[in-house]
Amino acid sequence: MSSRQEKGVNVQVLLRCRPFSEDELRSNAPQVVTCNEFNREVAVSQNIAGKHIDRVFTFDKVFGPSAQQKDLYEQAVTPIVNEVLEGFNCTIFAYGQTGTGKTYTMEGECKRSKSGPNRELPQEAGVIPRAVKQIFDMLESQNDEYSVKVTFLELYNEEITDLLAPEELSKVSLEEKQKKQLPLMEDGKGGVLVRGLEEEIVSSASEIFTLLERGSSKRRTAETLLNKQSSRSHSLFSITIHIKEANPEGEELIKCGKLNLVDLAGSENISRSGARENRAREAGEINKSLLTLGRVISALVEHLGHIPYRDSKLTRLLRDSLGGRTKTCIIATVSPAVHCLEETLSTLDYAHRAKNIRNKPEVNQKMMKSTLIKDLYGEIERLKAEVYATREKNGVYIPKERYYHEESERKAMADQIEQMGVTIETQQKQQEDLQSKYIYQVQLCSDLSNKLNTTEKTLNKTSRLLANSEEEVKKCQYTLKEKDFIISEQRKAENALAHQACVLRADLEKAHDDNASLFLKIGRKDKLNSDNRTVVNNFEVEFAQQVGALRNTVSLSLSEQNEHLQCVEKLCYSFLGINDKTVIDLKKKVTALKELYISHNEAMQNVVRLHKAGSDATLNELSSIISSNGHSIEEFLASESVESDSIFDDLQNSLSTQQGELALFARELRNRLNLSVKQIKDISERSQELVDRLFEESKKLEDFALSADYMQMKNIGDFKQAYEEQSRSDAEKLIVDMTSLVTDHIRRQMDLVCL
Ligand SMILES: Nc1ncnc2c1ncn2[C@@H]1O[C@H](COP(=O)(O)OP(=O)(O)OP(=O)(O)O)[C@@H](O)[C@H]1O
Repeated sequence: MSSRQEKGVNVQVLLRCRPFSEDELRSNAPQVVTCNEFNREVAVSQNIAGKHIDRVFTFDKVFGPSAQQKDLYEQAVTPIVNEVLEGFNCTIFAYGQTGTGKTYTMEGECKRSKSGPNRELPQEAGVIPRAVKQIFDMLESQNDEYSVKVTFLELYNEEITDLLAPEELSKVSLEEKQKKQLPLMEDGKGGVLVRGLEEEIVSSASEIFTLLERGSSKRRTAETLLNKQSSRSHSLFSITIHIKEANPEGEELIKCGKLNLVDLAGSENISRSGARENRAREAGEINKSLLTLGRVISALVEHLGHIPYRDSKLTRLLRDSLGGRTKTCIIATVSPAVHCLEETLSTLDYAHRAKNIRNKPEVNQKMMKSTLIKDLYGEIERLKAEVYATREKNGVYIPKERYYHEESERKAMADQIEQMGVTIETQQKQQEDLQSKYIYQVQLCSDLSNKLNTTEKTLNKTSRLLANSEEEVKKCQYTLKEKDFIISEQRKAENALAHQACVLRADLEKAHDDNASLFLKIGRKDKLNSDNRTVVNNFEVEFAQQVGALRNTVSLSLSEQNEHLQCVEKLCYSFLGINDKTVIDLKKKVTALKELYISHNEAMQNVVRLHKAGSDATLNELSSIISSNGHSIEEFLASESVESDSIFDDLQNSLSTQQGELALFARELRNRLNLSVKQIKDISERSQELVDRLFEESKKLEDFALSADYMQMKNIGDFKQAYEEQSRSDAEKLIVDMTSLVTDHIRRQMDLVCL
């Protein structure tokens, strides 16, 4: 198998643009599609509401409006039919909007009445009749035995109808016969088969034309606003060819090839097509099949894990043609008119996308004639058994619901198996990835160990070089050490000299520092003496000021005290006056109170007497009580008067004692004042004496400070003179020492140099 086949072959996509229809020509519809057959390009350009659309698509082949059926067939389909005859399975789809020429391209005009002399096909004949003709022409031209069988089915609302089923002369109505649905089943080899689909064995092209005419007339069509003859169903015409061959060993082999020719339903938008009410479901189903086809194409292009083949019958039927072992060709049909622009762009996008699907075409295995005969016998036996079971009714009969239920269960299981297959595939891929990663890691490890070995070798070499270098360094160091010894001796002598000089310098610096500190001390003492002098002067002045202030304060306090005493005396006299006056007032009040009391008493007695006289007659029994009361009142009044008299006497006594005490206090106060005046006089006299004494003392201190100052100055002068003499002799001695040291050093150096 070639590498191209291993990688897969892309689906071939052709584009055909039909010419303007009569209606479009009448309405003068603008052209928006231009085909460049040479460059295989289709350009779409149009200005819509100020927006300019300008797109170019490239396909495997492009056929413009002028392209004839013959051109398309010869350029695109002839090679495919040849491959079918070689034993490949091939599929050709027609995809496009309603009225763009799908049926025209696939079927065309293939009525036998229109065929020319020598069984020539009419000019309008499409892919199917031309393919049939080519196949028979080829087969007939060869001497090999062959058999050709065809099937023709229609997929409408997800229901399969056999377009080649014979017209039975039964009582069943034509409509019912047409509605007879065929189930789609798994064939057990990964494919699907339509159970009960009529396989017509044909021996000539004209037979096929008859069948095609019969089938086409059965195709359901529904009238839409866009196209009066629009096909709303998908049709699948299949030709299977078996050719007998003999191999070099003389064995008879059967070569098998299959060609699927699919005319898809219109891809247009349902709302635009005007489909309504009872036809909505119909339109919906058509779209569902086409949508699934689109999803399958997307999944194949994007290499997704799961391809939703099972979501519609159309994709189940075409499974092998999309991503399988079949060679596939898509003929996309478009209209050049502006009113189809939207759909044209959608078809172009769709077809362009489909270009990326990759199939892995494989030639069908040639079968031994005996095997094929065996298979056919087996098939005949199976069919016989079915016929017998139907006739005798001794087969397995199950209710329709159960059959559908079991069918759906089986479908689900098949889906699961498919999913598992996908999972296994992905896991295998993962395993392969891991394997390759593992191999890569092993390779990496061996590379690293190699590198490590070479690095170790280099390291050993380097360490040997290092040892040699170290020995050389040691030798060099030994010769250097000898030189270093001489230099160190010289350095030692220099250091000793420098040390001596440093010591001398330090001594000199110390002596200089001592001198400076001595001068500082003398300066400080001078300053202290002058400070002391100013302090004594200040003290004298301050002391005199303070004594003066004290004297003033004492005299001021004396006068103040005198004033105060006078005030106190005055206060005492005024207090005594006030007190006397109060006593007199009190006496007056007490007398008035006494008089008031006596008058009250008399008034009371009078009232009592009046009451007594007034109530004598009525209150005889109370007279004794009143008399006793009067007696007790009299007693009370008597006791009260005695008590008030005693209070008055007490008050008078206390006033007289207070008067005496105040006089005593005033006397004592005067005595004390006299005493304090005397004491203050003594203090002032004593402080005057102290001040005089302090004056004398300060004078003495001043004299002493002057004499001490003189003495210190004299001592400093003497010390300065002695110190100067001493330092001069020290310096001379030091210079002599230094000179001898320098001479010694020079002599020692000279000795060393001589050595
Ligand atoms: N290339 C062509 N040259 C001349 N006439 C064409 C061409 N293509 C299509 N026509 C004409 O356009 C009309 C519509 O074509 P056709 O019925 O094949 O469209 P369709 O795509 O099959 O529509 P539907 O999806 O409804 O089946 C027909 O009358 C057909 O003869």
